[in-house]
Amino acid sequence: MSDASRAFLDTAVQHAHIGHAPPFIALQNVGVRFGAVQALQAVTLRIAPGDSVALIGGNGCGKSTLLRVVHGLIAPSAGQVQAPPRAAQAMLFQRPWMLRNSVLNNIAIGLWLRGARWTDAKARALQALRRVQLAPLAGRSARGLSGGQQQRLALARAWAQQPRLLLLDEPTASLDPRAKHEVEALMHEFTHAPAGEGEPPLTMLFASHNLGQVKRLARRVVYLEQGCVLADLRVEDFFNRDVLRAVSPRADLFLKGELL
Ligand SMILES: Nc1ncnc2c1ncn2[C@@H]1O[C@H](COP(=O)(O)OP(=O)(O)OP(=O)(O)O)[C@@H](O)[C@H]1O
Repeated sequence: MSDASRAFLDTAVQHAHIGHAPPFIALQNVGVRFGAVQALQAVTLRIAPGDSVALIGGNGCGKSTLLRVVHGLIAPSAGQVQAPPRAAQAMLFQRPWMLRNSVLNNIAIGLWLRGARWTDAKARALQALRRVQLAPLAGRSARGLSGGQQQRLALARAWAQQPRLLLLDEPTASLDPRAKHEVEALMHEFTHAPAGEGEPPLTMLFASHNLGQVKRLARRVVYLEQGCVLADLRVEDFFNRDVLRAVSPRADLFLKGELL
C-alpha cells in the first residue's frame, strides 16, 4: 500500500472515530441559496469539541456563509444544523465592530448586558485586556485604536464571554504582518492552551486565505469550491501533496494556484 493510500485510510479512520463521538457541530446536507446563487450545496460536516478547523477555498466559495449558518445569522434553505446556542459562541470578522465607547467598556457592556454586575463586568473586562496586552489602553476610545489593536480587543471581548465556540472570518486579512502575528498568537493561545479544570474545551472554526496560518492554527482543513466540500482532512494530510492529489485533485490544483 502506498504512503498516500495509508494516510488516506488513517484519515478515514479518524473521521469514522469523530463520527462516533457526539458532534459539537453537525451540518447535514446543508444548502444555502441567495436568489440564483447556490452559496452552499449539500454540506455535511461534523466537528468534535476542542477541534480547530480551517475553511479554505477561493473567493465566493462559501466560507463566510458556512460560518454565518453555524452562528445562526443565516437560515439554511435545506438540511439541518446542530450547533451550540448563540450565547456560547463568539464570532469575529475581518473588520471588528467597535462600540463608540472606551476600550474597557467595549468588553464590560457586553458582560453587563448578559447579566453581570457592573463592577464584576469591569473587573473581568480588565482581566481580558491584560490577556491581550491592551490594559494600558483601557480608557482610550476603542474606535481610535489601530486595526490590529481592535482585533485584539475583539478577541478579548470574545474571551471574556467564555465562549465554547469561536468563529473567525478572515480575522487577520486586513492587518500588517506584525499585527497579524500578534492576533494569530492569541488565537493559538486561546485554542491550544489546555482548558481549565471543569471548563469545556474551546472549539475554533476559521476562514482564511493564509495557508501558513492554516498550517499553524488548524488541526483539520475543509476545502470548499462553489459551495461544496471537496476535501476534509487532518492538516498534515491536507499539506501532503500525495494524499491531497489522491483525495481531491481540485484542492491540489487550488494549493498549486493552478485552479482556473
Ligand atoms: N447576502 C448575500 N446575498 C446574495 N449573495 C450572497 C450573499 N452572501 C453571499 N453571497 C454569495 O454567495 C457566495 C458565497 O459567498 P461567501 O461570502 O460565503 O464566500 P467566501 O468564500 O467567504 O468568499 P471570500 O473569500 O471572498 O470572502 C458568493 O457567490 C457570494 O456572492
